[in-house]
Amino acid sequence: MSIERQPRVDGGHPAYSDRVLILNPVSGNSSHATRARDLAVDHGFSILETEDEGDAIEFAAEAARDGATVVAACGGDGTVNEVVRGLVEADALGDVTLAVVPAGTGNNFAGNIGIENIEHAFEVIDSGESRRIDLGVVSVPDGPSQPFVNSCIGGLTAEASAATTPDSKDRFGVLAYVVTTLQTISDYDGMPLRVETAGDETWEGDAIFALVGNGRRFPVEGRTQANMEDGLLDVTIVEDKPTVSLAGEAAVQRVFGGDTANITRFQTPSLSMTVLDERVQFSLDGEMVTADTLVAETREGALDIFVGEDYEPNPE
Ligand SMILES: Nc1ncnc2c1ncn2[C@@H]1O[C@H](COP(=O)(O)OP(=O)(O)OP(=O)(O)O)[C@@H](O)[C@H]1O
Repeated sequence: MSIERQPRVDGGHPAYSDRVLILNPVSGNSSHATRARDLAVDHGFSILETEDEGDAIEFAAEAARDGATVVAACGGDGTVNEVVRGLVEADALGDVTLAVVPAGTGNNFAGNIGIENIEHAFEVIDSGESRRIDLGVVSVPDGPSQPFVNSCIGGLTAEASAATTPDSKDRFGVLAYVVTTLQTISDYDGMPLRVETAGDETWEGDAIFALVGNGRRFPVEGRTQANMEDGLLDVTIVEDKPTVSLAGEAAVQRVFGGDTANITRFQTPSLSMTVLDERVQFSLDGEMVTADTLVAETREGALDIFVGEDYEPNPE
């Protein structure tokens, strides 16, 4: 890995800045890279640019091991997720403050922590306002644990993930996969699912989707930000799909609103989900994982992160 060495704004020229920006130059519509680079240099950041999947994991781990105290993720939720994975791998969550510089298509997580845009992200870093928020962690049998900051959504189909367009991601964020799944499944009765919570509650039935939020929740309208400091996951299980095929907003409205009898919502610090007889796709902050069983839990207050003025520790 080569690190682009930048002079510091304070005039010093250390071999390596303790502020590192990990830049995904192709996230979103790719229009952000030059602006993000310029602002990063102005704010004394070293810059590492990703070229492929997994680079941000490696870069974040190495930056933390080299003593970085601020690591900024510039990209969409997927880039943020990879950077957090790197910090976890380097066992550096207590030593590094994460900054989110939003440059993805949806940027839902950035919005949930009060970061409006690239410029605002650097203002927030300057202000120094950080909080310790919960980190979601998922483990699957025989696989490594994987963190998620925003959401873990189960019940998606491979066809739907392939068919989801940037335009749809722009409009619906991570729910774009939900919308495309609804549009591409015709005679699907749902997945036979068993969910067990930390409090030994069990939910069993056919579900279309199971949505687990750490940074976000899944209301029909209004604020999507969850309480990220309560040590709890916000779980929404959707049992039925609309019987008629609906597009876009109408599908989201029908699935999450209207007849709420088909929706089960609860909060829990941890849960296990088992899909009987089949493997399904789970999106972890938009990155796909295929599994038939997984455990999701929160690590309360594990992630130190810069937050904007609009971040509400205890949202409605
Ligand atoms: N230089 C690169 N060229 C191609 N793909 C890249 C590059 N760097 C990172 N990636 C890929 O980009 C993905 C992350 O994209 P990210 O989620 O940040 O942006 P997005 O999909 O545009 O936004 P959003 O998540 O908001 O929809 C990673 O899975 C990684 O594989």
